[in-house]
This record gives sequence, structure tokens and C-alpha cells, in this order.
Amino acid sequence: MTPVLELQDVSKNFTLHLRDQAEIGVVRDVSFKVDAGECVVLGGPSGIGKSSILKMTTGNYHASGGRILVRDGDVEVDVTQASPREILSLRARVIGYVSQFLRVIPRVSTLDVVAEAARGENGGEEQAREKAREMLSLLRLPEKLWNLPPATFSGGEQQRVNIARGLAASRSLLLLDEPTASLDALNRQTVVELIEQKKREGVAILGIFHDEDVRDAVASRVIDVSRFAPQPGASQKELTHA
Ligand SMILES: Nc1ncnc2c1ncn2[C@@H]1O[C@H](COP(=O)(O)OP(=O)(O)OP(=O)(O)O)[C@@H](O)[C@H]1O
Repeated sequence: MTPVLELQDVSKNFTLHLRDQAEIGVVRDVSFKVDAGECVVLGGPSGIGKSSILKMTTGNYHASGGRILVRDGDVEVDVTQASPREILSLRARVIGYVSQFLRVIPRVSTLDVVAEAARGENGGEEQAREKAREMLSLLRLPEKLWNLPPATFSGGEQQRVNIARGLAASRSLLLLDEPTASLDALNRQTVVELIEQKKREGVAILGIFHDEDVRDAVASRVIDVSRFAPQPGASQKELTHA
């Protein structure tokens, strides 16, 4: 069966414009697959390139080389070659992304932020609001906050809105960048259960979890990103995939 996500020989270099266009290589030859129902966790030390791999997969960062294939129904889309319109379409239907930080339109209420994500291709408005209420309750966000915009919420409250939004949507591929970083133990456990439920539903998950207990609970496999570090002494020409 075709994997939901496949990275083939993916590389990332950053060009430092403030440093005379110097190029730094972050990862090279990244190759792995994520199947439906699996949670693959990216491990390795800080700064090794874990978030960069997620950002290339969601199309936020351009890959410098290689292919990132995402299954969209019967077709595979190579994110590295996709147009901005195709990437927006994938994010609206196929790829869910939960980062550590909540970015929302100002003045939109928390309930609307989550309901907007829950509104599926066929689902109605009331169904979406019901799903939003369910997720916010599960994540213990006090009901008195639901009608307020989340901009002034605490770090942990904002993160729970972010998770509610990310997990309310029905997506076949979920990218999770430290979704439990500022949560208390009870809410961390809830997120673990929600991730397990997504796995049972056949969602493919690629995530970063610094909390070892969470990682051990959810990981089907851990990939050490250090193995994709560019070799010391590799020439810039080698690092740059033309
Ligand atoms: N937009 C950017 N411009 C230049 N360098 C960047 C950019 N984004 C990331 N980097 C660099 O790429 C390297 C990998 O960063 P990345 O955030 O992917 O690491 P990480 O493994 O997720 O780290 P952490 O565990 O600390 O979050 C770092 O050296 C970082 O400074």
C-alpha cells in the first residue's frame, strides 16, 4: 500500500543573506515513509533539523533537493514541486499541522477558530461547532473562554486551542511540532489519548515530542535525525542540490 507520506533524499540548506549569502546545510538525504495509522517521531538534539523537516513537509520551507510525496486520494503530490495553490489545497484537505504557537486572526472567538477547522467538505455549521465544543471540553478549556479570542490566553490555554483546532479537522496526515510543550500532566495525557485515537482512525502522524513519556506513549517508531546531518567537510557544491 502506498504510504501517506514519503520523503526521498530530501535536503535543506539555508542561505544566510546577512552573511554574504553563506549557505549552511541542515539535513541531507532524508528518506523515510509514514504509513496510515503510524506515528513516526523525529528525535535527535536541538538544532538538528526536526522542525525544518516538518516545515518542508507542510510547504512552509522549500526543500533544497529531493521529493516529499503526500498521498491525496488516488494521487501522490510532490510538495517540493507543488504550486502555492496546490499547497493551500493540501493544507485545507489533507495535511494538518499543529505547531507550538497559536497563530490566529485577531478578534475571532476561540469557538469559531476551532469550528472553522472542523468544518469538513461535507459537514454543516452546527456539526462543526459541536465538534469544536467537544474538543475544547476534552482539553479542559473553561467554557467562559470559548467566546473570547485566544490572543490574551496563557501559553497552555493557547496551546490547547491550537491542539483542538489541529485535531478537530479530519486530515489523513498530521504534523505535530511539540504539541504538549506547555501542558500540564492531565492535558498531556488527553493529547496522548487523542493521538492514539487518530492512529486507530488510520491517520498518519509525523511528530516531534521532547517529553519522553509522551514520545514513548505515542511513537510507532523514532527516527534519529542526526543520521541525516551533512558530513563535516562536505563541500558547499555537494550540499547544494542544483
Ligand atoms: N529560517 C531559517 N533561516 C536560517 N536558519 C534556520 C532557519 N530555520 C532553521 N534554521 C536553522 O536550521 C537548524 C535546524 O533548525 P530546526 O528548528 O529544524 O531544529 P530542531 O531540531 O527542530 O531544533 P529544536 O529541537 O531546538 O526545536 C538550526 O541550526 C537553525 O538555526
